[in-house]
Amino acid sequence: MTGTVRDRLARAGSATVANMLLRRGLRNVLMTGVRPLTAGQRPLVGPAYTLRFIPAREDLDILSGYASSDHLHRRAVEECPPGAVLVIDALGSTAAASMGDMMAARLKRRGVSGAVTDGGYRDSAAVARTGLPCFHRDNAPRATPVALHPVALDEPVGCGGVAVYPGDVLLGDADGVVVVPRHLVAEVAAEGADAAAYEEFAALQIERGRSLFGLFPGTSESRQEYDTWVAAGRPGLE
Ligand SMILES: O=C([O-])CC(=O)C(=O)O
Ligand SMILES: [Mg+2]
Repeated sequence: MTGTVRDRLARAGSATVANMLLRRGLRNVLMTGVRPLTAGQRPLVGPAYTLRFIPAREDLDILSGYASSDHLHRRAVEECPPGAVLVIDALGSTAAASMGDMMAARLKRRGVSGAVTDGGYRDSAAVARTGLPCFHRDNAPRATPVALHPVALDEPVGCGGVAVYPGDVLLGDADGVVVVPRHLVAEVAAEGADAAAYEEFAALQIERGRSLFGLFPGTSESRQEYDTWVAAGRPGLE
């Protein structure tokens, strides 16, 4: 994924990107109940690398298992590619942690873009201090093996009620997390950035007292006005 595509998606924002997908008939693309760990954290963009949990079982899920180098929860952190987003299918459960601050620090150090779970994090204040953009449902301080058992890496998962295939691109911001099918990423990013730029023009017009009708959604006339405004150097915009 190019830097331009990343920038365009971040500029468009998750809600606008979801609209671009809606135009193509895709309705279920925004995760439900998954929000930024910290208000004001920077947007998260990157291709998905997935980890899937199932419910834990007492005879299999013991803390000492974590010392093993083939433990899938640890391998997810060591094998998620730099630039990717670790997407964790935690069955929507905050009964135990999807990740803690040591794991977050390691992801950050490895150049991973961020983490998304439909469960929650433990050590959440310290996870936030790592600076890794993270999204979850709520704090989940209990040790992972209490409720969650890792079963798969880099396979299709569900997260926040949305299908995530490895390589789909995630965009997370203040509104939440949207999943963009990989084959649509470039065109949706371009269209989304254009929609965001038009909205900057429309916002200025609204501030000046103009009605939404004939402005938002745009018409061929208002698009012409927008083009003129762009050609004039976008006056009124800081
Ligand atoms: O040990 C774990 O699995 C989670 C944890 O507390 C950390 O990463 O700090
Ligand atoms: Mg910890």
